[in-house]
Amino acid sequence: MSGQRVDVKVVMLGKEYVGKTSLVERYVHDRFLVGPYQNTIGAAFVAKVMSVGDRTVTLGIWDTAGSERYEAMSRIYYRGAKAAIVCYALYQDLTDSSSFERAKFWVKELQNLEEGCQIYLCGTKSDLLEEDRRRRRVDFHDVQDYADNIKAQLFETSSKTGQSVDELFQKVAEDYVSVAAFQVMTEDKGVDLGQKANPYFYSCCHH
Ligand SMILES: Nc1nc2c(ncn2[C@@H]2O[C@H](COP(=O)(O)OP(=O)(O)OP(=O)(O)O)[C@@H](O)[C@H]2O)c(=O)[nH]1
Repeated sequence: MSGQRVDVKVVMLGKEYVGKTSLVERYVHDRFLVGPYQNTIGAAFVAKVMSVGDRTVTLGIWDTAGSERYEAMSRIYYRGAKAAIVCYALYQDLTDSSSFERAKFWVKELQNLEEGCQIYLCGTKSDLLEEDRRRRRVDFHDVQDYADNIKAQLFETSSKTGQSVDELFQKVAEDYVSVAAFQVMTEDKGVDLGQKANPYFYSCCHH
């Protein structure tokens, strides 16, 4: 990886124990580590090269520590990120309680401070719901409404089974390629970038 350019800075955010490191492990190494939980200290970085059509895209993923002790540090890591994967646990036990509230906290921060950062909401540990659907604490439709409001994409993943993990990171890379193509198009044709807010311009770069 040395000397290779990172195209997309991606930051993982969310309360401790929601499964950020496990998502990255599943995506980058296709494995799920069992054993005692080890909280991330500070942050960890990993790069992954992937394909979108005939393009190669390098994601540079910052896995931040969820503990509130490291909150100030997480702010350093999301600076300049083009994508944020904001995680909350679908299945809430005592340790996971309020992870959705914490996700909303990060969303607010990003909205206020990182305008150019696309947000991906990620409900984690979906395999645990398979075992007992009554344990779902965050209603899918409520989160979908919230995601629509903040113009975020919503994924429900399991790092244990791999469910939707590749799809999540693939979407991050695809969106990057679409936005980059849109920028080239507008620069070439002299389109007013102020029109970016127009939904037509937004959707036309997704096809
Ligand atoms: N069943 C199940 N357990 C999971 C899943 N993802 C993570 N876990 C477990 O949840 C615990 C926390 O996972 P981590 O990935 O370390 O969580 P984190 O968000 O990186 O935690 P911090 O580093 O403290 O911020 C670990 O014991 C994992 O094995 C999942 O998809 N399914």
